[in-house]
Amino acid sequence: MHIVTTIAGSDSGGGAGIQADLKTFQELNVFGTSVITALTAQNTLGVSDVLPIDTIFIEKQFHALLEDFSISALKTGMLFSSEIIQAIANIMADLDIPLIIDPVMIAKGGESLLQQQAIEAMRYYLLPLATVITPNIPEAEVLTGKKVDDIASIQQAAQTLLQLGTRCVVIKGGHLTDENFATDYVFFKDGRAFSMQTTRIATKNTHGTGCTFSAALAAFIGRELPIDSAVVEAKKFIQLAITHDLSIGNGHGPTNHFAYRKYKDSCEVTIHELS
Ligand SMILES: Nc1ncnc2c1ncn2[C@@H]1O[C@H](COP(=O)(O)OP(=O)(O)O)[C@@H](O)[C@H]1O
Ligand SMILES: Cc1ncc(COP(=O)(O)O)c(N)n1
Repeated sequence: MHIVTTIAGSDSGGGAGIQADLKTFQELNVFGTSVITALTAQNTLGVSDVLPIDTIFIEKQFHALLEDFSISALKTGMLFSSEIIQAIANIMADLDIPLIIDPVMIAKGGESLLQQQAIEAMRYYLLPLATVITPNIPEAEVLTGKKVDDIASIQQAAQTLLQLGTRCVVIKGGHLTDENFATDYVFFKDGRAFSMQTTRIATKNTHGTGCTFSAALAAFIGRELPIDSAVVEAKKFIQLAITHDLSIGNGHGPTNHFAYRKYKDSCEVTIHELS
């Protein structure tokens, strides 16, 4: 049994954060464990409050896992402050475990999940330790300081992020304006690059899409799939979760974490090699 860990914030509404990650891990047959960095009072309508966890207690959670388990992959989500990022990075620096970093910054409702001062800490302490980084378009813009809105700027942003030391960057295209397709762009340190395209689903129920995608990626990498196969399989997981969305709550509803289990053979992802 592969053990995978999420280091992230709790979403009381169950669609994003720790809850989305653990549901995804369970669906993908890995044993999910967690280090909770912050609590959010949240539902599909938004985040009403955030309570960061004391860094000493975050370290205790992480050490408790490392003391007892052999972890196959780790992912990070909401990290909130530079103190939390530094505490996680200090422990991570001594580990040799694949690390997937979803550089969560802003909730779908617009509330901040990462303090402004923490962006530099993320860039300098944590991103260099990553195996894969999965920014959405606004996160890629913040991390590179440049506008990202077409293939040339996506390629440029990916190169900037690869230079920080990570093996792979996935720039997620959920925020692009293409009405027909949802396209994510995958770049490797060795120069290989491809896009992954699926049909864009017209729905407001996209709460937790980034968390779910990166959790699926961590699960597949934890199961020892090569990174290129793992990103495609994670894309299938999120596509099916969005396609078969659940009608829960009155705002941006959660995705359907059960869908991949039922429909996994029916999902097409179109791959285009990028030169
Ligand atoms: N309406 C949609 N239809 C299909 N896939 C989508 C849709 N919105 C987002 N995605 C996919 O969900 C994943 C998360 O993307 P994105 O929304 O960009 O990230 P985040 O949740 O971090 O903002 C990506 O694989 C993206 O292509
Ligand atoms: C605790 C927590 N973590 C992350 C997100 C981001 O969600 P999304 O995956 O939709 O960007 C969230 N809303 N809450």
